[in-house]
Amino acid sequence: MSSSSPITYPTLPPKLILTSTKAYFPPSRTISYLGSILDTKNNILPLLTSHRDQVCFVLIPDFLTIYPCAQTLTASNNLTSPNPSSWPIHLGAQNAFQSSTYGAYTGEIVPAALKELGCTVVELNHAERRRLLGESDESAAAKAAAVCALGMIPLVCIGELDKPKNTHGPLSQAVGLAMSQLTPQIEAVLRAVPPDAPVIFAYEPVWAIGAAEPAGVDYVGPVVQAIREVAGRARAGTSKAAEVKVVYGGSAGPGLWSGKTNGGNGLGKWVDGLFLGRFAHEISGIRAVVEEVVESLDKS
Ligand SMILES: O=C[C@H](O)COP(=O)(O)O
Repeated sequence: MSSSSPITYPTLPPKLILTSTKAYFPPSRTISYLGSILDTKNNILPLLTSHRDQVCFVLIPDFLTIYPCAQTLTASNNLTSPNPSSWPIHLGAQNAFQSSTYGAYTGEIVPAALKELGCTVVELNHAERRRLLGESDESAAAKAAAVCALGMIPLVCIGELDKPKNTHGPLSQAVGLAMSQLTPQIEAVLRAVPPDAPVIFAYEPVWAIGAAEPAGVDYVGPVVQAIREVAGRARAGTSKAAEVKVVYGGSAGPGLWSGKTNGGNGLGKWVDGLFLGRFAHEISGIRAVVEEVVESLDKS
Protein backbone atom coordinates (compact mmCIF):
# COMPACT_ATOMS: atom_id res chain seq x y z
CA MET A 1 0.00 0.00 0.00
CA SER A 2 1.44 3.39 -0.90
CA SER A 3 1.52 5.91 1.91
CA SER A 4 -0.78 8.22 -0.07
CA SER A 5 -3.53 5.63 -0.74
CA PRO A 6 -6.64 6.45 1.25
CA ILE A 7 -7.38 3.73 3.81
CA THR A 8 -10.77 2.13 3.54
CA TYR A 9 -12.25 0.21 6.43
CA PRO A 10 -14.76 -2.64 6.43
CA THR A 11 -18.36 -1.63 6.91
CA LEU A 12 -20.02 -3.19 9.92
CA PRO A 13 -23.78 -3.42 10.49
CA PRO A 14 -25.30 -1.85 13.63
CA LYS A 15 -25.21 -5.00 15.78
CA LEU A 16 -22.28 -7.30 16.37
CA ILE A 17 -21.98 -10.75 17.89
CA LEU A 18 -18.35 -11.67 18.38
CA THR A 19 -16.75 -14.73 19.86
CA SER A 20 -13.15 -15.50 20.71
CA THR A 21 -12.11 -19.11 21.18
CA LYS A 22 -9.08 -17.83 23.19
CA ALA A 23 -6.78 -20.89 23.48
CA TYR A 24 -9.54 -23.27 24.56
CA PHE A 25 -9.83 -25.43 21.42
CA PRO A 26 -7.48 -27.79 19.61
CA PRO A 27 -7.24 -26.78 15.92
CA SER A 28 -9.48 -29.65 14.80
CA ARG A 29 -12.26 -28.43 17.09
CA THR A 30 -12.03 -24.87 15.79
CA ILE A 31 -12.42 -26.12 12.22
CA SER A 32 -15.44 -28.26 13.08
CA TYR A 33 -16.86 -25.38 15.19
CA LEU A 34 -16.75 -23.10 12.14
CA GLY A 35 -18.30 -25.91 10.08
CA SER A 36 -21.20 -26.06 12.55
CA ILE A 37 -21.66 -22.27 12.46
CA LEU A 38 -21.88 -22.46 8.66
CA ASP A 39 -24.13 -25.53 8.63
CA THR A 40 -27.55 -24.16 7.70
CA LYS A 41 -29.20 -26.92 9.75
CA ASN A 42 -28.01 -25.09 12.87
CA ASN A 43 -30.06 -22.05 11.84
CA ILE A 44 -27.32 -19.53 12.57
CA LEU A 45 -26.34 -18.76 9.00
CA PRO A 46 -29.90 -18.37 7.67
CA LEU A 47 -30.68 -15.84 10.43
CA LEU A 48 -27.46 -13.92 9.79
CA THR A 49 -27.95 -13.95 6.04
CA SER A 50 -31.51 -12.70 6.20
CA HIS A 51 -30.43 -9.85 8.54
CA ARG A 52 -27.08 -9.17 6.90
CA ASP A 53 -27.50 -5.39 6.93
CA GLN A 54 -28.33 -5.30 10.62
CA VAL A 55 -26.15 -7.85 12.36
CA CYS A 56 -22.94 -9.73 11.77
CA PHE A 57 -21.05 -12.49 13.51
CA VAL A 58 -17.29 -12.25 14.02
CA LEU A 59 -15.30 -15.41 14.76
CA ILE A 60 -11.97 -14.75 16.45
CA PRO A 61 -10.03 -18.01 16.51
CA ASP A 62 -6.43 -18.58 17.63
CA PHE A 63 -3.67 -17.63 15.18
CA LEU A 64 -3.03 -21.20 14.01
CA THR A 65 -6.54 -21.65 12.71
CA ILE A 66 -7.10 -18.30 11.01
CA TYR A 67 -5.68 -19.66 7.75
CA PRO A 68 -7.84 -22.82 7.56
CA CYS A 69 -10.88 -20.81 8.70
CA ALA A 70 -10.22 -18.34 5.87
CA GLN A 71 -9.93 -21.26 3.44
CA THR A 72 -13.22 -22.72 4.68
CA LEU A 73 -15.00 -19.38 4.31
CA THR A 74 -13.54 -18.89 0.85
CA ALA A 75 -14.54 -22.39 -0.25
CA SER A 76 -18.03 -22.00 1.24
CA ASN A 77 -18.59 -19.17 -1.21
CA ASN A 78 -17.03 -21.03 -4.15
CA LEU A 79 -14.27 -18.42 -4.32
CA THR A 80 -10.63 -19.05 -5.07
CA SER A 81 -9.10 -16.27 -3.00
CA PRO A 82 -10.19 -14.63 0.27
CA ASN A 83 -12.82 -11.97 -0.23
CA PRO A 84 -14.10 -11.14 3.25
CA SER A 85 -16.82 -8.84 1.99
CA SER A 86 -18.55 -11.83 0.45
CA TRP A 87 -18.10 -14.15 3.44
CA PRO A 88 -21.20 -14.81 5.54
CA ILE A 89 -19.31 -14.04 8.76
CA HIS A 90 -16.28 -11.93 9.62
CA LEU A 91 -12.95 -13.32 10.77
CA GLY A 92 -10.85 -11.69 13.47
CA ALA A 93 -7.53 -12.22 15.23
CA GLN A 94 -6.80 -12.21 18.97
CA ASN A 95 -3.78 -9.89 18.81
CA ALA A 96 -1.27 -8.33 16.41
CA PHE A 97 2.22 -6.88 16.49
CA GLN A 98 2.51 -3.07 16.47
CA SER A 99 4.10 -2.79 13.04
CA SER A 100 2.29 -1.73 9.91
CA THR A 101 4.90 -3.53 7.78
CA TYR A 102 6.33 -7.02 7.44
CA GLY A 103 9.81 -7.29 8.98
CA ALA A 104 12.25 -8.83 11.42
CA TYR A 105 9.79 -9.50 14.24
CA THR A 106 10.51 -13.10 15.18
CA GLY A 107 7.53 -14.90 16.61
CA GLU A 108 5.10 -12.06 16.02
CA ILE A 109 2.09 -11.79 13.72
CA VAL A 110 1.91 -8.54 11.78
CA PRO A 111 -1.41 -6.92 10.83
CA ALA A 112 -0.52 -7.12 7.12
CA ALA A 113 -0.52 -10.92 7.29
CA LEU A 114 -3.89 -10.93 9.05
CA LYS A 115 -5.29 -8.60 6.43
CA GLU A 116 -4.10 -10.86 3.60
CA LEU A 117 -5.89 -13.83 5.17
CA GLY A 118 -9.14 -11.89 5.32
CA CYS A 119 -9.32 -10.68 8.92
CA THR A 120 -11.40 -7.53 9.30
CA VAL A 121 -11.21 -7.18 13.09
CA VAL A 122 -8.22 -7.44 15.44
CA GLU A 123 -8.77 -7.87 19.16
CA LEU A 124 -6.28 -6.04 21.38
CA ASN A 125 -5.57 -5.47 25.04
CA HIS A 126 -7.55 -8.40 26.46
CA ALA A 127 -7.39 -8.47 30.28
CA GLU A 128 -5.67 -11.87 30.11
CA ARG A 129 -2.87 -10.37 27.99
CA ARG A 130 -2.55 -7.43 30.37
CA ARG A 131 -2.29 -9.79 33.35
CA LEU A 132 -0.12 -12.54 31.81
CA LEU A 133 2.00 -10.57 29.34
CA GLY A 134 2.17 -7.08 30.79
CA GLU A 135 0.26 -5.38 27.97
CA SER A 136 -0.72 -1.79 28.65
CA ASP A 137 -2.65 1.21 27.37
CA GLU A 138 0.50 2.18 25.44
CA SER A 139 0.87 -1.20 23.70
CA ALA A 140 -2.85 -1.23 22.89
CA ALA A 141 -2.54 2.23 21.32
CA ALA A 142 0.50 1.27 19.22
CA LYS A 143 -1.13 -1.94 18.02
CA ALA A 144 -4.42 -0.19 17.25
CA ALA A 145 -2.56 2.34 15.09
CA ALA A 146 -0.90 -0.49 13.11
CA VAL A 147 -4.21 -2.33 12.70
CA CYS A 148 -5.93 0.81 11.40
CA ALA A 149 -3.05 1.53 9.03
CA LEU A 150 -3.89 -1.77 7.33
CA GLY A 151 -7.60 -0.93 7.05
CA MET A 152 -8.84 -3.30 9.76
CA ILE A 153 -10.92 -2.48 12.82
CA PRO A 154 -9.40 -2.70 16.30
CA LEU A 155 -11.56 -4.44 18.89
CA VAL A 156 -10.05 -2.98 22.02
CA CYS A 157 -10.88 -4.64 25.31
CA ILE A 158 -11.24 -2.28 28.25
CA GLY A 159 -12.26 -3.06 31.79
CA GLU A 160 -11.95 -2.13 35.44
CA LEU A 161 -10.23 -4.55 37.78
CA ASP A 162 -12.46 -4.69 40.83
CA LYS A 163 -16.08 -5.53 41.31
CA PRO A 164 -17.95 -2.51 42.71
CA LYS A 165 -18.88 -3.00 46.35
CA ASN A 166 -22.41 -1.75 45.93
CA THR A 167 -24.41 -1.60 42.73
CA HIS A 168 -27.75 -1.09 44.44
CA GLY A 169 -29.11 2.41 44.89
CA PRO A 170 -27.41 5.37 43.17
CA LEU A 171 -24.71 4.09 40.82
CA SER A 172 -22.77 7.26 40.22
CA GLN A 173 -19.94 6.32 42.58
CA ALA A 174 -19.48 2.82 41.12
CA VAL A 175 -19.63 4.17 37.55
CA GLY A 176 -17.18 6.94 38.45
CA LEU A 177 -14.72 4.45 39.92
CA ALA A 178 -14.95 2.24 36.82
CA MET A 179 -14.48 5.25 34.53
CA SER A 180 -11.35 6.32 36.38
CA GLN A 181 -9.76 3.14 35.02
CA LEU A 182 -11.58 3.02 31.68
CA THR A 183 -11.04 6.61 30.56
CA PRO A 184 -7.24 6.38 30.08
CA GLN A 185 -7.69 3.06 28.23
CA ILE A 186 -10.17 4.66 25.81
CA GLU A 187 -8.30 7.92 25.31
CA ALA A 188 -4.92 6.26 24.66
CA VAL A 189 -6.38 4.30 21.73
CA LEU A 190 -8.45 7.13 20.26
CA ARG A 191 -5.43 9.45 20.37
CA ALA A 192 -3.38 6.89 18.42
CA VAL A 193 -5.73 6.09 15.54
CA PRO A 194 -7.04 8.36 12.78
CA PRO A 195 -10.45 9.90 13.52
CA ASP A 196 -11.95 8.26 10.45
CA ALA A 197 -11.01 4.78 11.73
CA PRO A 198 -13.90 2.78 13.19
CA VAL A 199 -13.12 1.37 16.63
CA ILE A 200 -14.95 -1.22 18.69
CA PHE A 201 -14.50 -1.12 22.45
CA ALA A 202 -15.31 -4.38 24.20
CA TYR A 203 -16.24 -3.37 27.72
CA GLU A 204 -15.22 -6.37 29.79
CA PRO A 205 -15.18 -5.77 33.55
CA VAL A 206 -12.13 -7.83 34.48
CA TRP A 207 -13.93 -9.31 37.47
CA ALA A 208 -16.76 -10.60 35.22
CA ILE A 209 -14.50 -12.54 32.82
CA GLY A 210 -14.59 -16.29 33.43
CA ALA A 211 -17.26 -15.82 36.10
CA ALA A 212 -20.51 -17.68 36.65
CA GLU A 213 -22.60 -14.78 35.37
CA PRO A 214 -22.17 -11.41 33.67
CA ALA A 215 -22.10 -8.05 35.40
CA GLY A 216 -25.57 -6.67 36.14
CA VAL A 217 -27.38 -4.81 33.37
CA ASP A 218 -28.19 -1.88 35.68
CA TYR A 219 -24.46 -1.40 36.25
CA VAL A 220 -23.18 -2.12 32.72
CA GLY A 221 -25.70 0.19 31.03
CA PRO A 222 -24.56 3.44 32.72
CA VAL A 223 -20.89 2.45 32.33
CA VAL A 224 -21.44 1.90 28.60
CA GLN A 225 -23.17 5.26 28.39
CA ALA A 226 -20.16 6.89 30.08
CA ILE A 227 -17.77 5.07 27.69
CA ARG A 228 -19.71 6.51 24.74
CA GLU A 229 -19.44 10.00 26.26
CA VAL A 230 -15.66 9.72 26.74
CA ALA A 231 -15.23 8.41 23.18
CA GLY A 232 -17.49 11.17 21.82
CA ARG A 233 -15.43 13.85 23.58
CA ALA A 234 -12.19 12.29 22.30
CA ARG A 235 -13.44 12.56 18.72
CA ALA A 236 -15.31 15.85 19.06
CA GLY A 237 -14.32 18.50 16.58
CA THR A 238 -12.65 16.04 14.21
CA SER A 239 -14.02 15.95 10.72
CA LYS A 240 -15.38 12.69 9.34
CA ALA A 241 -15.17 10.99 12.74
CA ALA A 242 -15.96 7.30 12.34
CA GLU A 243 -18.27 5.39 14.58
CA VAL A 244 -17.11 4.01 17.92
CA LYS A 245 -19.05 0.91 18.87
CA VAL A 246 -19.31 -0.49 22.37
CA VAL A 247 -19.99 -4.18 22.99
CA TYR A 248 -20.10 -6.06 26.28
CA GLY A 249 -18.10 -9.14 27.25
CA GLY A 250 -17.55 -11.04 30.47
CA SER A 251 -19.60 -14.22 30.94
CA ALA A 252 -22.08 -13.03 28.30
CA GLY A 253 -24.41 -15.68 26.94
CA PRO A 254 -28.00 -16.54 26.12
CA GLY A 255 -30.57 -14.45 27.95
CA LEU A 256 -28.40 -11.37 28.43
CA TRP A 257 -29.36 -9.44 25.29
CA SER A 258 -33.10 -9.94 25.67
CA GLY A 259 -33.23 -10.10 29.46
CA LYS A 260 -34.95 -13.49 29.26
CA THR A 261 -32.88 -14.59 32.25
CA ASN A 262 -33.25 -11.27 34.03
CA GLY A 263 -36.92 -10.38 34.27
CA GLY A 264 -36.87 -8.75 30.84
CA ASN A 265 -34.11 -6.27 31.71
CA GLY A 266 -31.99 -6.93 28.63
CA LEU A 267 -28.59 -5.47 27.87
CA GLY A 268 -29.46 -5.10 24.17
CA LYS A 269 -30.84 -1.60 24.65
CA TRP A 270 -27.46 -0.33 25.89
CA VAL A 271 -24.83 -1.94 23.68
CA ASP A 272 -23.97 -2.48 20.02
CA GLY A 273 -23.28 -6.14 20.56
CA LEU A 274 -21.98 -8.93 22.73
CA PHE A 275 -18.49 -10.42 22.95
CA LEU A 276 -18.89 -14.08 23.82
CA GLY A 277 -16.43 -16.49 25.37
CA ARG A 278 -17.27 -19.77 27.12
CA PHE A 279 -21.01 -19.47 26.62
CA ALA A 280 -20.48 -19.72 22.85
CA HIS A 281 -18.47 -22.94 23.03
CA GLU A 282 -21.60 -24.93 22.26
CA ILE A 283 -23.32 -24.07 18.99
CA SER A 284 -26.63 -23.85 20.86
CA GLY A 285 -25.20 -20.87 22.80
CA ILE A 286 -24.38 -18.98 19.61
CA ARG A 287 -27.74 -19.80 18.08
CA ALA A 288 -29.63 -18.58 21.16
CA VAL A 289 -27.77 -15.25 21.16
CA VAL A 290 -28.22 -14.76 17.41
CA GLU A 291 -31.94 -15.51 17.80
CA GLU A 292 -32.30 -12.95 20.61
CA VAL A 293 -30.51 -10.24 18.66
CA VAL A 294 -32.53 -10.92 15.50
CA GLU A 295 -35.77 -10.99 17.50
CA SER A 296 -34.96 -7.56 18.94
CA LEU A 297 -34.31 -6.21 15.42
CA ASP A 298 -37.59 -7.58 14.17
CA LYS A 299 -39.39 -5.83 17.07
CA SER A 300 -37.73 -2.44 16.54
O1 LIG B 1 -13.11 -12.87 25.11
C1 LIG B 1 -14.14 -13.01 25.74
C2 LIG B 1 -14.28 -12.57 27.09
O2 LIG B 1 -13.09 -12.47 27.80
C3 LIG B 1 -15.35 -13.25 27.86
O3 LIG B 1 -15.01 -14.57 28.19
P1 LIG B 1 -16.04 -15.40 29.09
O4 LIG B 1 -17.38 -15.22 28.48
O5 LIG B 1 -15.56 -16.79 29.02
O6 LIG B 1 -16.00 -14.79 30.46
